[in-house]
Amino acid sequence: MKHLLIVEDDPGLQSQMRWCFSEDIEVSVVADRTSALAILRRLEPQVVTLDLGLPPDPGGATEGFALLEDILKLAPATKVIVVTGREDRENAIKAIGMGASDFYQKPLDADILTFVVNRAFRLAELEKENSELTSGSTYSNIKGIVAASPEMLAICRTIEKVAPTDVTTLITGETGTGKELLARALHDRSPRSEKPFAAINCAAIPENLLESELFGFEKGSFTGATQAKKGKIESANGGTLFLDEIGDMPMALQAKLLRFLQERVVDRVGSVNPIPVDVRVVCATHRNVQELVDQGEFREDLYYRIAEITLDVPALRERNGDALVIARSLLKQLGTDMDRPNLCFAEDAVQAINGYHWPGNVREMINKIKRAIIMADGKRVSADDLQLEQSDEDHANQLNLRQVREKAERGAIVQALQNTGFNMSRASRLLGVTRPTLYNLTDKYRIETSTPVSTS
Ligand SMILES: Nc1ncnc2c1ncn2[C@@H]1O[C@H](COP(=O)(O)OP(=O)(O)OP(=O)(O)O)[C@@H](O)[C@H]1O
Repeated sequence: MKHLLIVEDDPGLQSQMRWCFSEDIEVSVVADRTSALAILRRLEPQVVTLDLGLPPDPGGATEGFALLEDILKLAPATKVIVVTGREDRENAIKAIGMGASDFYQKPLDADILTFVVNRAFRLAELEKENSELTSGSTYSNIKGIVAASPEMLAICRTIEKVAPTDVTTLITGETGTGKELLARALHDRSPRSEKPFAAINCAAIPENLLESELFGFEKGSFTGATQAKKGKIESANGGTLFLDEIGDMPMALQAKLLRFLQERVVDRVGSVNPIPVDVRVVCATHRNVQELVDQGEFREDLYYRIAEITLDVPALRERNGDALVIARSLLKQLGTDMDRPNLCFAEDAVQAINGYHWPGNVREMINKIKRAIIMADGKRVSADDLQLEQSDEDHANQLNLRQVREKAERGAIVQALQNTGFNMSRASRLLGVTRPTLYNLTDKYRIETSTPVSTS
């Protein structure tokens, strides 16, 4: 929610200013420094309009400057617009020098004021997004992988450790979770990075062609084989071979692949001369290979060969915090590619992204965001532009989110009460809420508000 704090001691101007803003901006109005700082702590407004001439120095600017300094110390990201008299350019310039983001000169002009305030909100929003995107916590150390969740950051750390080795790695996870991206990261961070990365999708090639695609063939080995051809394995020599959808590899070929993994030689179709090949093998699948083994559809010995290390990539909905940071990064990247830079998500879009089930994971997100970039009016992408159908499961997730929030809120209140010796005024100040709000919350969570009596 956008929150604007108006600091103005003239009651007439106070009410005129209050009515300038549309409903999507929550407005608080105060007339002095103490109340302004209380609101700043409690509601953390992104934008403040500050009349420099405040009591006890309404004719000068000392109190205004002091408050400007306090605000920027307490919440440096706040955009402060100083409001000065017509003849007061000097103070306006001084305020900008101190860190105010803009100034506005009286008399009041509703159009100009709303323009200046909206511009400040936009700036605050962009700065927030930028700092989220560039802060270390939202990026893994691996190029191209955006992650904030502990689950995904742990996977990235494993990738960094495993990459320089030659162990055969199996990456499992739902479609679109980034398995191929991780396989490439294993290659890029290995001593083989200058050599080829050859990928083949075992599910996309008909069974009778897969063998020659993988192992190559000799001239005349079948009708149409007018000249010899290297297979994918050979073409990856020195580098990395990525076998995508390994769970779909036909049984007959599994035996041949196993032989390659054991002997490190390939037998081209129609040839009797094995060719030595040096590749590092990375496999991926969206299927549960252990189950395939149990059902007799996948060779157990091959499973152990390909899964020297297994990485289970969680679905996007299971990664705490990833959906929004990836969405923002995609919006920035795709928006630039599609000639619509500087778009941002409206509040309802953020909620929709966090609450959605993402059955197609990041791949689905890319499509949804591309669509939204085309559909968005103005600078903001709304929930409607994204068109995310909320399923029952999504509603259940939102319920869980509420539970998590309530648990955290309850914990913070109990802690504040304990830290202040159950003093409601001090606890409410510490928590940045009013005393009545704290009473409401302690009622809601049935929290004891008096010191527990010692029974010892
Ligand atoms: N964490 C991430 N950060 C940024 N982009 C990502 C991330 N994860 C996936 N992507 C992007 O999402 C798309 C799908 O990823 P990828 O192809 O690696 O998934 P996959 O699990 O191999 O999917 P499939 O099983 O369907 O082959 C790619 O364009 C990839 O760049």
